[in-house]
Amino acid sequence: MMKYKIACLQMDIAFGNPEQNYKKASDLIHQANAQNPDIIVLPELWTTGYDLDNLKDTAEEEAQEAKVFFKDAAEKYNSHFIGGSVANKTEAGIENTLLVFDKNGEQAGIYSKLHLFKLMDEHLYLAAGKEKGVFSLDGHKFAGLICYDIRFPEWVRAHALHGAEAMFVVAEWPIQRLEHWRALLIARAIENQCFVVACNRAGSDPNNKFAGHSMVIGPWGDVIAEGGEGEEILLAEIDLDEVKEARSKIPIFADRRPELY
Ligand SMILES: O=C(O)CCC(=O)C(=O)O
Repeated sequence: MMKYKIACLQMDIAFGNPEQNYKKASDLIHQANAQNPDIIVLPELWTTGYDLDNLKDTAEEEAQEAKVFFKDAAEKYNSHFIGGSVANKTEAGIENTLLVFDKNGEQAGIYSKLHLFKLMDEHLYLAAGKEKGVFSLDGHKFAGLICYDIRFPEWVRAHALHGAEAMFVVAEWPIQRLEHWRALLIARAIENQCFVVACNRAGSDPNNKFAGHSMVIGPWGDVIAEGGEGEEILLAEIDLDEVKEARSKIPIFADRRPELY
């Protein structure tokens, strides 16, 4: 049996102002800690927002500052962190990189967004990742996905086939497409018979208003918790045993016919 209490930090993000965002994240983590969460999740590009023009200055060399921040927070609060994503300067260019730290302060995973979102000019500023976002916590396999990734069922499936029991999605999803966000997340949970924990940002930037509506969805597609539009900490409890149960009742993984697809 493995139950997790999850806190999604559905934060507003100050445009191109890492200092302010680090302070906000620290405050929200401190607040969330009062509920003793096992896992704390942050949204996409939470240090900078989509201030792509200035990323060459605000992106962190190998995500160093964020790594130290999450190591310290994990140790201090004894929680696992799905650390949203940050602008990460690598040899390949600036990547949109999700960091996972376990509650001992060890880095447990790293994933750079693989599908860049042209509608928000990502391809003009960012380098795409090349690896899956699979990681393990407490002997369980999980996946990290970033925003636009949820439009690619085959990408999410690849993580389920790798054994992921919950998909953590970090996002800056605009409000115009809120219904896509909800439907896609619920569909990804049903078709992969897994939990989906999706943390979106709140607020707006000069180009977009964002949807909030962070969601925690069970393997039957049941919405366990859903945020509103504004800044909030969304709390939910998940029980990984439900994944086994759903997968044994309707054995889609055994019934697949990949040789014919
Ligand atoms: O796919 C969408 O509609 C939104 C995706 C997005 O905002 C992103 O990947 O940053």
